[in-house]
Amino acid sequence: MTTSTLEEAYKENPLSLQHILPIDFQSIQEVPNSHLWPKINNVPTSHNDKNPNVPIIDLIDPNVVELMGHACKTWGIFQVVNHGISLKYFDEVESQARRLFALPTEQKVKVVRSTNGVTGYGTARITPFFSKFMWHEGFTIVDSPLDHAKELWPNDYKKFCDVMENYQTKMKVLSFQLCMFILNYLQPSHEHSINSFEFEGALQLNSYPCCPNPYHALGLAPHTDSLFLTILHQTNNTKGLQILKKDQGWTSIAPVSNDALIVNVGDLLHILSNGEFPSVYHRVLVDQTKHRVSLAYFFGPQVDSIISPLVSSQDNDGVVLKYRNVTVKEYLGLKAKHLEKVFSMIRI
Ligand SMILES: C=C1C[C@]23C[C@@]1(O)CC[C@H]2[C@@]12CCC[C@@](C)(C(=O)O1)[C@H]2[C@@H]3C(=O)O
Ligand SMILES: O=C(O)CCC(=O)C(=O)O
Ligand SMILES: [Fe+2]
Repeated sequence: MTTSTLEEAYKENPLSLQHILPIDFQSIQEVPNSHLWPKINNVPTSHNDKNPNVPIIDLIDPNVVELMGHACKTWGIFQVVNHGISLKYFDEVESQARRLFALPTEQKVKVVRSTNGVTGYGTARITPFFSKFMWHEGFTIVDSPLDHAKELWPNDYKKFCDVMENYQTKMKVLSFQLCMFILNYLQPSHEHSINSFEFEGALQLNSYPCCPNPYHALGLAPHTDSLFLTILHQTNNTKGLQILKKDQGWTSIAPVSNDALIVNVGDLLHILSNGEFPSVYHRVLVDQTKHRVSLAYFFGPQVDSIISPLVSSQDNDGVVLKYRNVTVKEYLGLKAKHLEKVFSMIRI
């Protein structure tokens, strides 16, 4: 079994098994009370809602640093095109993810996440903070999913592992490139270069089964992602992601094309930017007839790294630091206990 340092960050904050095990979506005919939210103030995703003007950034644009910095500042989310990753990789991961989620519940629970772990099958970590459960099941991978894949498909696990490992390698390279652009924007003088950090990542396969009552269910409840950034792939015909936009409320984000990737700022980048880049609140709606699968890659500094707001030495006198120094491990531990209240706990 691969143990990762991310695992260590959550060790002291175990969840109860009751909060980790998703219900058996395959046998369910109507939304049980445990999953019934007050009316979601929105139309289901199959309706024709508009895409807001989330910036679309071409990675080969000569002004990419400026464009990305501006997008992080004003939106906390953007889409990237021309990232160089061929469509076939997304299709492969999606089809392996669907293969996993289509397994009978008795099989999937064989690889359920441990109560103090990160990898494996289960609900979202934020589950205990809400009085209702989400219409969602996930599978989290850090590096190799070999042990879990062998458990699920004793004679046919190789394809799943190859596809997931290959995708993480591609995502790591892209994440590193995005971080480089972002850090260049924050500190053009390179006082803190990307080389100041060791990075790690986690791949989350998200499944949102068809839901008999999408007006009263939520795929993922409102949250911010914790690490530096998240790269999300959602298929073109099944949108569901919404962001909370000041003055506009919940707004849907549909991909501009099948190979566009959504990138959002996470909490650690919010802290690093001294609050200049917002870690955007988002949630996921579900659909009555479409089983949606999304692929989220979370990327951030290794858990022992210290995150402190970056202000360049020229600005140092005039800029008020908003957050104290915090290690990634301490931050994730605090968030596991207090969710969004964590910001007030590290604010200076
Ligand atoms: C690296 C991670 C980010 C994540 C917690 C995790 O250890 C693995 C699962 C991730 C996820 C996916 C769904 C939403 C989210 C908020 C959650 O509950 O689990 C994120 C976590 C996060 O960004 O904090
Ligand atoms: O499925 C989506 O569109 C979003 C997933 C997400 O927010 C997450 O995995 O953190
Ligand atoms: Fe998220």
